[in-house]
Amino acid sequence: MHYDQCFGCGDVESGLHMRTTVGEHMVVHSRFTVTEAHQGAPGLAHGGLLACAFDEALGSTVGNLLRKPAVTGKLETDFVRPVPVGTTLYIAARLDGVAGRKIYVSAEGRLGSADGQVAVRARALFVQVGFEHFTTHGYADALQRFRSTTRESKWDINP
Ligand SMILES: CCCCCCCCCCCCCC(=O)SCCNC(=O)CCNC(=O)[C@H](O)C(C)(C)COP(=O)(O)OP(=O)(O)OC[C@H]1O[C@@H](n2cnc3c(N)ncnc32)[C@H](O)[C@@H]1OP(=O)(O)O
Repeated sequence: MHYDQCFGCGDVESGLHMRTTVGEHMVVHSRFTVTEAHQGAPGLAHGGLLACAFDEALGSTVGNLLRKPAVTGKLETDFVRPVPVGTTLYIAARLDGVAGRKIYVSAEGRLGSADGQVAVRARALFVQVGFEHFTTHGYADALQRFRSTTRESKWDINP
């Protein structure tokens, strides 16, 4: 699922421009390159931006593996090492379990390569929602734009 106005995966200039692929053993891989626009301390990534990147990577994991709309209910991050500007974070995420509408996912992000040092770990609870979540709380123009631009529109709405 791709929405061009999404801060995480969309094409907005200030966004994170993340792309995701599903790899072996249903591990979902994302990359996030830290730019000067993502700084907190001088030369280092802002923790909130890193949390955002993990929210995106984990949300994409839910979307890619379950094909159901869901939103983040809870997101926990462990910042293990600083992430310098210019670094690409290699994020590997997994689906840990599903209990009713609750979806548990986790991920780790490594510095510079898929086997680099772990810099961030995250766990999240996503909650499956119906499309009325977006029609009730979003706004019409954005939903119309989503419908007209999304690259993938096949969702399992009422399984
Ligand atoms: C047009 C469509 C487009 C589709 C595109 C999709 C793209 C997606 C893009 C993604 C972009 C990236 C991602 C983003 O950025 S998503 C954006 C950030 N997230 C949000 O805005 C979510 C806001 N929250 C809500 O809308 C509601 O609170 C939700 C929907 C989450 C739950 O309210 P709802 O009334 O529906 O359900 P419920 O309250 O009965 O809870 C259900 C179960 O869940 C458990 N629980 C809930 N919260 C927590 C918690 N914090 N810790 C622990 N547990 C929690 C709860 O105990 C219960 O468990 P149980 O009692 O059953 O055991």
